[in-house]
Amino acid sequence: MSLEVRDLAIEIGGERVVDGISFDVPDGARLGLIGESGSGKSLTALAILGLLPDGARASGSVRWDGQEILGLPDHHLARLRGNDIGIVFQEPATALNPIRTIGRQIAESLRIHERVPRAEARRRAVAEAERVALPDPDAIVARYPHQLSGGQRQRVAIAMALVCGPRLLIADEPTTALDVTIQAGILRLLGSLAEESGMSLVFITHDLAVLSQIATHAVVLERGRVVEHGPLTQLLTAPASPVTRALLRDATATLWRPEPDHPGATA
Ligand SMILES: Nc1ncnc2c1ncn2[C@@H]1O[C@H](COP(=O)(O)OP(=O)(O)OP(=O)(O)O)[C@@H](O)[C@H]1O
Repeated sequence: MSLEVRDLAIEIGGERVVDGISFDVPDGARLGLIGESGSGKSLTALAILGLLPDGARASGSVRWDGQEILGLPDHHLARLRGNDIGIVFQEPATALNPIRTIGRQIAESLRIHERVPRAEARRRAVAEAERVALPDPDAIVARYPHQLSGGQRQRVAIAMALVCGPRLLIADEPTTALDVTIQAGILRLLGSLAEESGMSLVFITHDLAVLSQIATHAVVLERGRVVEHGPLTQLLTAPASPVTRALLRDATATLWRPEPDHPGATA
């Protein structure tokens, strides 16, 4: 199932913060939306999902499997979210309910969308915890979010997003709050889950180094507009816009921080 975004514009308080964005996510594709803070990445994702904040108005077209979904009534979009399109946000702590067990939270979407009986939902929650490589899945489903590490909580959020088998996962900065080694593990996990299920991925980040580990194509945004669009290899080797060049400089600086005794170090 493909996602087609055409001329998406978003206005908040009379100001146009997203201005004519178009891109396609064909079945099985892995697309990055990248840009500096405030470039319109999150609002674009929220508009696709029908989750824009009050006072924001979207126009243009968002087609899912050929059907227009922009402006559909919320009960229709709510069915689509979770079922067809999964979502993972930056801060797992805010996605999780502190007073509900991990297992109940993973199973909740199943109980809502598929009306699965409680025992079956629990069994599938354990299986899902195992799929996202949480340690001791049988025991972890009985724990609460505060008993898990940040990386484990993000794995729970991914399990919640994937339990109904969506065809597209939108991940908005899912690794930004995590330290680098944990980040790499989550990126590997998302990559292998997408590969094994054939699910497509829209990955939002401000970090080209992160994106190069997960996406094959990217859309570069600046102040609500697309400034460059193409295969990631092209953006990394021959960036055409000043924005992409700046993102590449930042990424290179993160990847190669010279130690003082490194032969190439200047300090
Ligand atoms: N609820 C809101 N009310 C008013 N303006 C908003 C709101 N949400 C976002 N904006 C504005 O819309 C623009 C795009 O915001 P958006 O959150 O999509 O950017 P972003 O690229 O995702 O940034 P970040 O990486 O910081 O999340 C920004 O100028 C922001 O200030």
